[in-house]
Amino acid sequence: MAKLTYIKQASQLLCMDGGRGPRKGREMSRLGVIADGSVIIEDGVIAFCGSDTLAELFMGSISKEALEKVEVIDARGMVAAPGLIDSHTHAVYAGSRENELEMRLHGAKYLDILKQGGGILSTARQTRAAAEEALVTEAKSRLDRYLLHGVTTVEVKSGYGLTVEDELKQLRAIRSLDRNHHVDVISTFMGAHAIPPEYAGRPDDYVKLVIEEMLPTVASLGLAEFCDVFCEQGVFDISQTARIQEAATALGLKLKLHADEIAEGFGGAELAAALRSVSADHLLKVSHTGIEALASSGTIAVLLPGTALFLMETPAPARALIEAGVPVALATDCNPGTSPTCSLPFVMNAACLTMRMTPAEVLTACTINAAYAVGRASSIGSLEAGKKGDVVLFKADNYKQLQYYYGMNLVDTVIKNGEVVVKGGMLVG
Ligand SMILES: N=CN[C@@H](CCC(=O)O)C(=O)O
Ligand SMILES: [Zn+2]
Repeated sequence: MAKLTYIKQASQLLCMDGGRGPRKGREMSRLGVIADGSVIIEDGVIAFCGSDTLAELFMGSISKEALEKVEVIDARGMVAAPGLIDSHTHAVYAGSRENELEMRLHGAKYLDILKQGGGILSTARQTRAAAEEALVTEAKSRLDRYLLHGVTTVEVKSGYGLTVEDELKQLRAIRSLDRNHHVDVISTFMGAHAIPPEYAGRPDDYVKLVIEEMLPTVASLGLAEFCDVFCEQGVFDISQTARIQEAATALGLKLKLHADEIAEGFGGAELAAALRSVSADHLLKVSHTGIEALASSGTIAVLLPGTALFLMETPAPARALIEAGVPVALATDCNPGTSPTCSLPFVMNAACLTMRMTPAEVLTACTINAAYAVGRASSIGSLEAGKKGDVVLFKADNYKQLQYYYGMNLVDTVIKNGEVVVKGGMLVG
């Protein structure tokens, strides 16, 4: 007998309808709002999404036996949206770096801290020293926080191991989280996150290790779906990045790129576009030609306004990107150095207040466009029959309130694959 979950009469149901590729320009404002909307989930998969009048008819067509198994969720006074998707994180790591916040408040620069062996290298030391189980345990509590903030799918990168064994350890931890937590976890290999100290002064040797040992091992074990590189002045240059990404493509991995975060005119966006990367991320310093290249390649700009805020930098030019026709997604960048948060709703607030994205654009950026950014648009990111039964209910009269009440968590209920996992703002079970 099928298990039915009937989410009934949300004050606004945001369907987001998928199809046709990531949303650009004005399409980013199309939410498919239905007043008094309902969703019916059958065995974890959406069977119906639409007005409650039609939902009642749908229920009328179901046999009496099946109806005894229905769980009804009263969504009156709530906004229902697809489970949120965090499309860029480094959520598996050990330790914390609050000391660096203090250093930066006194004027130290992020890349200078890295050059002196801090930053990513400090987290790499702590992650190398941690047992795989400890990494999983710490990250599990981060995934719990994600659920409490309405997030049902998270992309996670490696890149704090920086040896073959330690990168594999991080990737195995990511896989274990996907298998053992309600949140779906998508894995990205990012061995090229920093040059480890044992390769100081000979970055090309490290690039060789990434290309000749790390990538083939990761691909043969099926431990990652994407490959990402920190393409930045003093980290991996354009030619090193291109070599790594070409090798990853040849092994069947899809691409993401940390592009144009810190140095002006570095050309990361242009490279991401040329390599047909699924996404180019950060883009604080993207140039006009970079924006044009992204628009013509269809590469998704994954913007991280929480990171810009935490680094006290001017955020990415979201308006220029949207106006040029680049599809935009938003993500937390959850990591111990530049964005220690699991609150995607806070990042959504920051996108409005610091980059002037509208509430509708922000919702598109964390649902259907984020689904495209993680290669999952056929199964998540919108409320449509056949997609996963991942739904979040916010305590709000309308979707604009989600960005109006900033810094507050309005998530009331989270349904993952048709199962209630957060109720009244608390984890279930
Ligand atoms: N910029 C590079 N990587 C991360 C930061 C990682 C860290 O500082 O630990 C980012 O996306 O912000
Ligand atoms: Zn990142």
